[in-house]
Amino acid sequence: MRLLVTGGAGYVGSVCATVLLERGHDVVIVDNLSTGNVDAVPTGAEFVEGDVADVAARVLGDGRFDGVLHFAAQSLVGESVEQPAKYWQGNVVTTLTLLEAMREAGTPKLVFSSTAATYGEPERTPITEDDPTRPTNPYGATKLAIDHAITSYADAYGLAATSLRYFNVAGAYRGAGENRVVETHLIPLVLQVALGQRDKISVFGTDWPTPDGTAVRDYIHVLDLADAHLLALDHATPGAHTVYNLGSGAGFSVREVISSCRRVTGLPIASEDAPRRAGDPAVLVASSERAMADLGWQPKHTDLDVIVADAWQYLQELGDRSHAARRS
Ligand SMILES: O=c1ccn([C@@H]2O[C@H](COP(=O)(O)OP(=O)(O)O[C@H]3O[C@H](CO)[C@H](O)[C@H](O)[C@H]3O)[C@@H](O)[C@H]2O)c(=O)[nH]1
Repeated sequence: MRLLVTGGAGYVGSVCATVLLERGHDVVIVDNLSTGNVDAVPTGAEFVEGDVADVAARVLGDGRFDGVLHFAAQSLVGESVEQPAKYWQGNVVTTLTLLEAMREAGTPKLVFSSTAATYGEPERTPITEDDPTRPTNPYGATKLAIDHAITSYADAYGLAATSLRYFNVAGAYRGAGENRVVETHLIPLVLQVALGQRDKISVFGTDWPTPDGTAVRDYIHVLDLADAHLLALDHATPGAHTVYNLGSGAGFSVREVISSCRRVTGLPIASEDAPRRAGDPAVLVASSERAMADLGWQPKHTDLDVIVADAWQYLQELGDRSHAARRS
């Protein structure tokens, strides 16, 4: 297939583009490098630097594409509360422009990066796709709004669409991993302590209603996520928009993640207890049964130590080239 990958210089987008190329697909990446790294663009992909909203129509009109994988987005929850305009413009308006460009060019398939944040504070666990969607921040609200727009495009214009609701993506693959200018995610932050780039990791909340009092999340290996994108492309049906939750189905607490990082690195990793972070739910665990049943998807790298080990190897290989190393 010939595929357009937006956000292909970012973490998840670059891993997925790498896997698409390995499977023999032609990949064109569009990324404005606002949060992505040009070094992350995989060899073999054609790269167009620019905003999706500005270049999608030209790129899609230039040659026939079989589909779009749309990763490009603003994705910091805290920032979305402070600067909602950046999220409504950058996520919703940009995606509406992309949908129009696809309609104009007759591009048949879309795989969209949705999120667990569309559910907000869950009523039960694990979360299924039929559970209520009540996002608690603009980031989740913009992703949900896009999901609704995609449904309309599938209904009215025959788009074959899939929204994948990621839970906590982690790990790395073949030189593609988490290397953000602004890092807020638990596993890379803990590993930055191991690398001496930070003094300690703060544990946000120790009084949650969980077995050890720290928040529980469902960590999914980025390679398993990439698999789901390929399966979604294969199974997409014209006129249908299907939503799938993607997680490993097991929850790990913040303390369990830190323990895993200590085991994998063999280093002590200092931590301190800290207050809860605003807007964090206590527990977020996915039911991915629909993806397993419909797509035949099966997460293969569910061992937390394997996920952490892959992230650790990536950060060690990156060494001085990481944003965190340049800062420290
Ligand atoms: O320094 C830190 C960083 C995080 N945490 C905790 O670790 C857990 C995981 O936090 P992350 O920031 O790694 O991930 P989130 O669950 O907050 O975020 C996930 O869900 C978000 C929406 O809710 C976004 O989609 C985001 O991209 C995705 O990784 C949370 O309980 C958080 O409070 C800490 O204790 N200390």
